Amino acid sequence: MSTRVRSFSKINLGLAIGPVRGDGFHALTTMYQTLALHDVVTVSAKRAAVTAISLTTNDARVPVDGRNTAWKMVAGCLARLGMAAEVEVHIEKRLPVQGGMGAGSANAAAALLGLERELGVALGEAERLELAATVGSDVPLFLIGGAVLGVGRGELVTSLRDFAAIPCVVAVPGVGVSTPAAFRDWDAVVARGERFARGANAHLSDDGTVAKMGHPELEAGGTLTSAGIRDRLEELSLVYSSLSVRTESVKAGSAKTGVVEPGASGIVRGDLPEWDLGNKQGSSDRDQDGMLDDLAENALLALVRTGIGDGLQNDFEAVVFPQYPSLRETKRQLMGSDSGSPALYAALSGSGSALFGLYRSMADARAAQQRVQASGVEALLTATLPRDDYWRRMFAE
Ligand SMILES: C[C@](O)(CO)[C@H](O)COP(=O)(O)OP(=O)(O)OC[C@H]1O[C@@H](n2ccc(N)nc2=O)[C@H](O)[C@@H]1O
Ligand SMILES: Nc1ncnc2c1ncn2[C@@H]1O[C@H](COP(=O)(O)OP(=O)(O)OP(=O)(O)O)[C@@H](O)[C@H]1O
Repeated sequence: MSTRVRSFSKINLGLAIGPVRGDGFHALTTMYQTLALHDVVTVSAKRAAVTAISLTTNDARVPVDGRNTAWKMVAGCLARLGMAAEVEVHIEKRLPVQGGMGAGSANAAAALLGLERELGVALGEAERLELAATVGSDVPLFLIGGAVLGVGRGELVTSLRDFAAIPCVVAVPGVGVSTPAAFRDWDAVVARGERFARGANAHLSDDGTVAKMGHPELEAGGTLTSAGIRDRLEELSLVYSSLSVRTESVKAGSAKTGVVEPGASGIVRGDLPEWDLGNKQGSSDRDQDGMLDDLAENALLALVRTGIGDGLQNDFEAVVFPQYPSLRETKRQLMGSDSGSPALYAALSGSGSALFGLYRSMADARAAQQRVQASGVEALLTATLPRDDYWRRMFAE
């Protein structure tokens, strides 16, 4: 017997980096959103006198020892339960490694859920989140799913009001970006005074320069203090939370769409979740192109429209794009501003190198996928994954 768990990925709809903390991590505020694209983690476990963990994978870049996030999670869970077991974990990699899609973090969460099911035990909710945070800053979000606010170093997570699924294209450039290196690069540009950790009213212009809009301290030529930056992060977390509430109140005024409660399906019409765009090809038998009207009312689209001015951007672009200029070009292709199928929003995910675009319809998403592929960059067609679907589809047959 074994348990197969879909290990879904995430994107960061917005991400603002703050100062380095005493523990070496950076304060940050981010809005996570889970995606249907996934790895598959298979766990088999039985109680034993002595713990023995073994791990296999189809991807040579993934460590198969105690450095693996899934291994760390299994060992940590058994230690907390005071239980010994023989555990075998297999990770079928479909997601990019070092892609900024939280793949390794999601593998850890999936391994925990598979292990609990195999052994017929469960940690308490708080203990799970606490264990997840010891494995990585991005792991706790995968114990919530859907739209998630992340603060602290990203590990303090709160479920936001969920959004109906929306077509998404993920571009997978052939480079890996090291997350610690990207944070260090950010520190260097901040130290040189070229950038500051921005908040709700500041904007990165297309060339990555920070506009000093609505920031008296900077407009006067001053620099932000650490406390000032922290205030901006707090302000941004309020903005993310209020954006999801604001878009819901817009929807509540529409007879066509329903209000989506946290933990509820987030699905306006029954046919949206049947897109199964979690496979590598992103193929689907269904013709989804008639969904334009429903999608036009989608709360996530409303958030993207209203949110960009309010800080829905990723600070990492300012350090990653200058190092990998081709990524800026890929973002332009995802955006497709001059095409008939423009993105509503496109950005780097996490520290990259994956980029994503969100689209009004599957037809627009397919056109964007073709634009990116025509330039020789792999592009996957997928959809955002609301919380209810996240949990409903997690355990594979
Ligand atoms: C870039 C993001 O993916 C955005 O969602 C995350 O912030 C990264 O999360 P993650 O991969 O789970 O990161 P962790 O495994 O916790 O940390 C890896 C390394 O990234 C840096 N790190 C990570 C998170 C954070 N808030 N500040 C940091 O400085 C640290 O050098 C740390 O040693
Ligand atoms: N289960 C795992 N899957 C993939 N990589 C792992 C795993 N465990 C440890 N690693 C190591 O972690 C590194 C980064 O992995 P991952 O693919 O999660 O990066 P990422 O997508 O950039 O994550 P994030 O979005 O959290 O920054 C890899 O280079 C690999 O050496």
